[in-house]
Amino acid sequence: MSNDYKQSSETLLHGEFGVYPSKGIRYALSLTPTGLHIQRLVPKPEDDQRTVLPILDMVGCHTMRSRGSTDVYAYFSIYSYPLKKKKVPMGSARTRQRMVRTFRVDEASDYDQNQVIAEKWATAVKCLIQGVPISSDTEISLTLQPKPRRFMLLLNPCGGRGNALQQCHTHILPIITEADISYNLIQTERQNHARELVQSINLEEWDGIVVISGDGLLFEVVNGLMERPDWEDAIKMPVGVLPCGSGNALAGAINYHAGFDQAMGSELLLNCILLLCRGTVMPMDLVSVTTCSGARFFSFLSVAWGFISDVDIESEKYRHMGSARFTVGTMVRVASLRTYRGRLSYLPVLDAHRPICRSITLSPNGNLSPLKRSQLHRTISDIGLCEERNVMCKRSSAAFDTGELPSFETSPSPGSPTALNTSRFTFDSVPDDQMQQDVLLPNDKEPPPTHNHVNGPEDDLLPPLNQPVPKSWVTVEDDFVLVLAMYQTHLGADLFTAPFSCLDDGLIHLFFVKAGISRTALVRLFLAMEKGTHIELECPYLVHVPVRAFRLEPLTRKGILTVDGERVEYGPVQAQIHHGLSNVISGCDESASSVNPHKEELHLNAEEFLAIPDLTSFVSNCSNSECGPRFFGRLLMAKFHLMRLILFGDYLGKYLNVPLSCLRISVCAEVVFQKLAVRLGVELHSILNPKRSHKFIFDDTSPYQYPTSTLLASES
Ligand SMILES: Nc1ncnc2c1ncn2[C@@H]1O[C@H](COP(=O)(O)OP(=O)(O)OP(=O)(O)O)[C@@H](O)[C@H]1O
Repeated sequence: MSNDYKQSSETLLHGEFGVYPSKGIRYALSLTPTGLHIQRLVPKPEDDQRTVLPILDMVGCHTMRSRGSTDVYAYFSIYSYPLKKKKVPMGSARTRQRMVRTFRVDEASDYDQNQVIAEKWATAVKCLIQGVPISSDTEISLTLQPKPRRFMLLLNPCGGRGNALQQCHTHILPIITEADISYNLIQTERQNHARELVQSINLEEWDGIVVISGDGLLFEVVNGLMERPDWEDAIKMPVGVLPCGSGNALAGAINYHAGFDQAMGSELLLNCILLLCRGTVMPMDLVSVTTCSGARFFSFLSVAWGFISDVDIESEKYRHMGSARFTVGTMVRVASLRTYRGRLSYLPVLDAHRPICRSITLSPNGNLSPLKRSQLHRTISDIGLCEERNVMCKRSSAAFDTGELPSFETSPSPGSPTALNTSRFTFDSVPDDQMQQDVLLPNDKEPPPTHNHVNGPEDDLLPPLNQPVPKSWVTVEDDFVLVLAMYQTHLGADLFTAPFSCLDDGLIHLFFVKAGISRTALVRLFLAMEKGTHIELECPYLVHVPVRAFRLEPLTRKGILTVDGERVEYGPVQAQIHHGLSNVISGCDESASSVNPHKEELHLNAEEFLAIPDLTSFVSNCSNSECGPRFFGRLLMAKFHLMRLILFGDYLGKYLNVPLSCLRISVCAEVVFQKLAVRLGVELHSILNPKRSHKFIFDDTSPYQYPTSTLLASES
């Protein structure tokens, strides 16, 4: 039996109580780290039938006293919001419904003693909700109670369908009051109001700033905090989101991270309120984005160009439809599909020297000729292209078996890294022959004025926009349908675009779709994105590359660029990741995930795993049917990296003319360490020897650790 399991089943408190209103009923209660087990004793004892209230569904616990002065009993009420089946027009759905259970403490003959017991239970329940570690050895007293939290709530009355205030009164305020959260609720009056507000507040007065709106308002908050002279401290202020906007991407990502099923509308809102009540905070990456006029933004979600930014901005006129505005916008844009010419440069995650150096030291026969520096540079570019192409080319198992380099389609020559030689970019600097036809957008208007600020950490990976990108970067010049850089799992609450992303993985997931894709294929991609299976489609036009920095130079004269869904000035733009720069109220951390029931184990041969054509049905048919969405994301990620790894190993093997096994080690050491080991929990041997190994372990509760020394020893 695992330690985790023992801890989650450990009884922290046990007692017998009456109920309110009293109907002669008595219960035995046992509190464990994961839930309150309720067993009826009187009038009719239940044997094995216990009700369990999961801690994950609880928001708070209050103690009470009866109004009658003769009543010596004390009471405690637990507020929870479990998922229950509800009839809907087309069948049934599971929605969260409020449930209050009030228990009567009647052990002693005077109120004070009963009150002490009631407080003890309330304290323990609150500690568990908020992730304060307690065990059966903990002396539970009032001093242990988590300190009451105070949040600044910023509500945008115009976000989404414009019903944020109503949602606030019906759902948000009643629940956070039950969670003992005090708040100041401020309605924003105009654009940039939130941004200005957070620049002048006294941070010490608040435990968090929470937006009741969409991603746009949070974008203002993040940038307002970064504009403060004390930005280094200010940006550590936990921020949160209660989704009342149209897209609600960050809310979708937080919901997913917590292990909940994908949700929309008030179901998503209720999940996020629950997570806010738990209140645990985790680091979140920010991306610093510099536009052509030198304005710098801090982004937590995405940079988009082409199809996605067009739909986002052009669908503003359907705002009254809520999130359906994006579906309508997508259909309109698909009907008149545009392409954009541009130059995209990026710094792939496999960085300069380490993997290559390791491949030299790890040679089994010792006869590898040392690489010259120039080769190293060339190889780095190739690494990026190879990574990119592994998604583009149709995977062929024969190529894996024979070690043959799969044939790649060649993209138009990236040429040498690019430079524009004016300090301020204008499109006059782009040669005429690279200019596409003007794209006039129906709703074409200038983006709102931007606040220009220079605070924040240095962009050490980025040269100035008017200088060439470093040689180690990869450049693709092509016609694109869309370019999307994102760093969350979700692009909207129902768009599971980067299933393998984490809030603080230090990665920008760069996607692009090249011109030539048919309308049907594009629609298929977006439909599959709802479940995160678009990568499984292996569409040759869709490319995904994890990067740390990128530069996008549009060569089409007009278009729309968005940062976190907000329109910014059009022109060259570049960005780099800043790992864990901010803090987000996710309601879930490593300890919280230990009470998450998603823990699965699969035994698979690596080749069988790669051969699974449809991971979605595989997961739903697999014997561990409890597979949660996080598990599915991990499977996708594992498959993706395995494909990349094998292609890369084969490719590099050909290039350097060395045995593949030695290269696989070097690649694994780097890739697995950086990406898989931290996030997947995949047994490394499977990857080192795809043919011979037999075991994959996916374990949501314990991130996989594998020391480099063991890794190297295992292969030699
Ligand atoms: N009182 C207000 N009147 C008009 N606009 C406002 C007001 N308060 C905030 N805004 C602006 O509204 C814009 C949209 O808000 P927000 O992003 O929160 O909602 P949304 O666009 O519906 O959701 P999402 O970004 O998730 O799609 C933000 O850019 C914000 O600056």
